[in-house]
Amino acid sequence: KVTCDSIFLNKIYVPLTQAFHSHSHFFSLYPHNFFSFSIFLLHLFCNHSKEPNCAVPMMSGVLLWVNCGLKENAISLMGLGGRGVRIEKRFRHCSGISFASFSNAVVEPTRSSEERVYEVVLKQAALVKEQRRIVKKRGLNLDTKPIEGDFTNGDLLSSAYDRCGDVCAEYAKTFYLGTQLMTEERRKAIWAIYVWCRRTDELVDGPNASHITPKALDRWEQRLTDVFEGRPYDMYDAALSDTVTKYPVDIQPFKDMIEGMRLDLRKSRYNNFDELYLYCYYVAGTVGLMSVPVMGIAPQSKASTESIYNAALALGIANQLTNILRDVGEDARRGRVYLPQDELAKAGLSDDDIFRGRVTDKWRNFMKGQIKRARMFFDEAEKGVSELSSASRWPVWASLLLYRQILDSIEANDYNNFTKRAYVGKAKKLLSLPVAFGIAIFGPQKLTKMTTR
Ligand SMILES: CC(C)=CCC/C(C)=C/CC/C(C)=C/CC/C(C)=C/[C@@H]1[C@@H](COP(=O)(O)OP(=O)(O)O)[C@]1(C)CC/C=C(\C)CC/C=C(\C)CCC=C(C)C
Repeated sequence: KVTCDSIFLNKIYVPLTQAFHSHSHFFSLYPHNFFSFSIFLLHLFCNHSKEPNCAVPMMSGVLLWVNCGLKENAISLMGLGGRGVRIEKRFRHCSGISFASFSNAVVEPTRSSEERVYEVVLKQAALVKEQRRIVKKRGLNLDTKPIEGDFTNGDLLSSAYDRCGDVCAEYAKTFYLGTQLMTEERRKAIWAIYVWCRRTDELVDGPNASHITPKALDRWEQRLTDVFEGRPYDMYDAALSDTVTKYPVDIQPFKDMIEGMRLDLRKSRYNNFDELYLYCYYVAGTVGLMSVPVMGIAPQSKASTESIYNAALALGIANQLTNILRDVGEDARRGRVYLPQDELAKAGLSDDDIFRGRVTDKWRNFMKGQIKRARMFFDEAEKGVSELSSASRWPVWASLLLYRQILDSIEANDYNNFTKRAYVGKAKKLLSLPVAFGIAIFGPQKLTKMTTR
């Protein structure tokens, strides 16, 4: 009995309750009562069991399993994050990629990047949920009319949006084409967001990047706050300022993108995938979170808003991981290695191998694992695209198909991403547009087979 109590107290009850308290913000979202009840049952069982040593872990396993089965996200209470469990299951098959084990996560209540990002996802989803509720109540159709806001300064705003469209057409031709199917209001809003993202990225990646300091990024963030509060500094800002009054776009993903740029200034190595995941969220997952409120969710969609946001986040992460895999050589020449250091070491590789840029079998195997993981994020993203409002699906499918093909191209280059740039040829790019259109209309099952995987 003493053994049982001490095992129970030290290994299960204390860590669980600690995790429980540090995740008190989940209480409103997850089955708190059922969970507490399970713990209570477990305690009773321990006190009366004849075989406490094996009964405790066994029972706790069963109860956790039941909890997860009842509501998979209940596991968040224990410091894992609902998606963490699913993702671990799917991702542990990737070669050279390790994840914290279930028991470690229970004992160690520190939060992973995925959990931290998931909180932002929940917040964004709640905003859109509220908007959908209002739309339903008021009987508005977002495809023809934005929820509120008014072009008070019609001509000026209209030319501000046109300028955003010009920037889009200049920098992202295929994407610009893809936005043509969207309703005018949504298209303009997406352009405004695109331009803000492009300008933010240019701060650290553009011609003046060497002059950018954390202070400059602080000023950019202050300017962002002004834009959200209706005090734009220029035409592009004015378009964004207008967009954020019309759609339930939250400032957090924008701020997080700036945080990603800060990270890029001070960090050139990532110890593990958890660190890389956070970076990918900052610079690209955020784009997904910014875009969904504008693109809109199909009125007939039965999927949960959270799952659609997860898919949007996954598309951003997938795109960024692909970007990183494509640009290994280019980044190395700038002294940057985004690939997780622990996974490199596990594959018997180091920064030096990357700087030398030799394609060896070790490198090929390592890359296979990285590509596999990026594809899994694409697969996760696919699940959400069909839930978007019908007119918004085309550009998203187009972007997904195009970016995913970069991974195929890395393979076709025999994993030489040091000196050969993987790209999707013009013909394939052009073909992707009608394929994406078909998938957007008829659904993925019928048409994804037509694209190379
Ligand atoms: C339809 C669509 C793709 C909408 C997104 C529009 C938008 C606001 C794009 C902004 C992109 C941007 C300029 C981001 C700045 C940071 C950055 C450079 C990120 C990298 C993009 C590619 O950059 P780049 O143009 O330099 O690449 P090339 O070198 O030219 O290849 C990123 C890799 C990330 C971009 C992330 C996305 C496009 C995420 C898209 C996700 C959604 C639109 C959510 C869709 C919803 C569901 C439910 C799946």
